[in-house]
Amino acid sequence: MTTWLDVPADHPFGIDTLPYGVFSTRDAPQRRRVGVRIGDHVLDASAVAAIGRDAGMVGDGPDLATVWETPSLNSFLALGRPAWTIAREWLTEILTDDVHRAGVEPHLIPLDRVTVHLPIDVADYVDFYASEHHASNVGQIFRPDNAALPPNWKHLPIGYHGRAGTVVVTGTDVVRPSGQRKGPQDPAPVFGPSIRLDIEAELGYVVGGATAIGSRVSVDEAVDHIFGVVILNDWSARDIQAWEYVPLGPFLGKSFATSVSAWVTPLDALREARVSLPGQADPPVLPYLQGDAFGLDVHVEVSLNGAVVSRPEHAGMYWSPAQMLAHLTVNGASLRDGDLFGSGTISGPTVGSRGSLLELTWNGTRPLTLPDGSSRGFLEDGDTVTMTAWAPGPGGSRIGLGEVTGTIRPAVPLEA
Ligand SMILES: O=C(O)/C=C/C(=O)CC(=O)CC(=O)O
Ligand SMILES: [Ca+2]
Ligand SMILES: [Mg+2]
Repeated sequence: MTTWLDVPADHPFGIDTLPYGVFSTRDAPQRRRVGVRIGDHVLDASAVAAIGRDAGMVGDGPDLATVWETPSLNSFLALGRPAWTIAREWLTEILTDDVHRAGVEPHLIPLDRVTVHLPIDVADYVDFYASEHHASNVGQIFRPDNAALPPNWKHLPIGYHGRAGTVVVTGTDVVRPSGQRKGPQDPAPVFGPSIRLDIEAELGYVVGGATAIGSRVSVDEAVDHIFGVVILNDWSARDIQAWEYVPLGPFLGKSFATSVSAWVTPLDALREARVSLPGQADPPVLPYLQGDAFGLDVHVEVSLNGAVVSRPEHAGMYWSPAQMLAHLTVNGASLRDGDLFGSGTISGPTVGSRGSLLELTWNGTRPLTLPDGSSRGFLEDGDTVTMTAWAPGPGGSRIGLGEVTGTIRPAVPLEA
């Protein structure tokens, strides 16, 4: 497929990607609306949809001009899978068929003239734990006297409910959290800025097609509710986490910020990236977790202050996003438009594919040396972490997932 736009064939935001986001421009900073990224431009989606509507070209389909003239993707997410498919086919047509060029071209805005915003109004946020390598690394580090994997790990995708209100868009600074910590040798907990501030490289799945409380979404139905994918950094304060989270799980150690990329890549753009899971034969999973549980071949790259420190491979994840959604709803919990669930830290079998500093530096005992000669166990104030990702597309093309970046700012003192 080729577009009439001048986009190089190897561009990560070519015609096969077409991700959605929310943007504004300098002349109308309050007017946040849905945009579609193509090359180094953002298509003002509602403005273009309005042309079709006003010219009587859009029949009985949803009024996308109205749905896209809103400050989040949530109204669009509410429409569900059939409308998502129609919208993507229509966007593809107007960007490939030359007859639409004159109408569409005025609504392409150069990327450097837009500000991107959080693409979804996050409803509920859940984070899973789906990488066997990550779970067994962290088990060895935090629970050296136990088996590396907890006994339930291969029977269900473990997760925890996180804090939806602190999900922030790429480019947002992250203030170092403060809290309680207590090392094994400390007689009592102390309060202060975290000294083990970490990252977690993940994918985030964006949910639409809300469901009623008391209903379930099966593994096979999950694709009707998984709209698309973002890159997600689950910032984690390991010292706060280690002291607080037994027995109820992560709380303040992870609730201060979770960063996501600006562009939501539709699941439809990741068809060529579908892969089989590494395998769940031993033990077999319960029937409600069986079905079309595909994995996704997404390649992630993590940089610290510009130096690549890890290349996690999402294809190695043990649990699939469809299984996570089936598990999330098997007790009758409803889905809301704008729900977000994280894959869990993506770590592979090699040191260079681990998705957290906790693992990369083995809890700070094997610090990383950066090109400037400095070393890191965990993050320092001023550090910038950037995660990028891509997946294979049709005909050898690359589907870019963009980036999520954030810089650490100093902790806020307790006394003002
Ligand atoms: O195993 C532990 O004690 C802790 C694990 C995590 O902190 C990871 C978590 O947030 C889930 C994940 O990202 O895989
Ligand atoms: Ca996590
Ligand atoms: Mg978090």
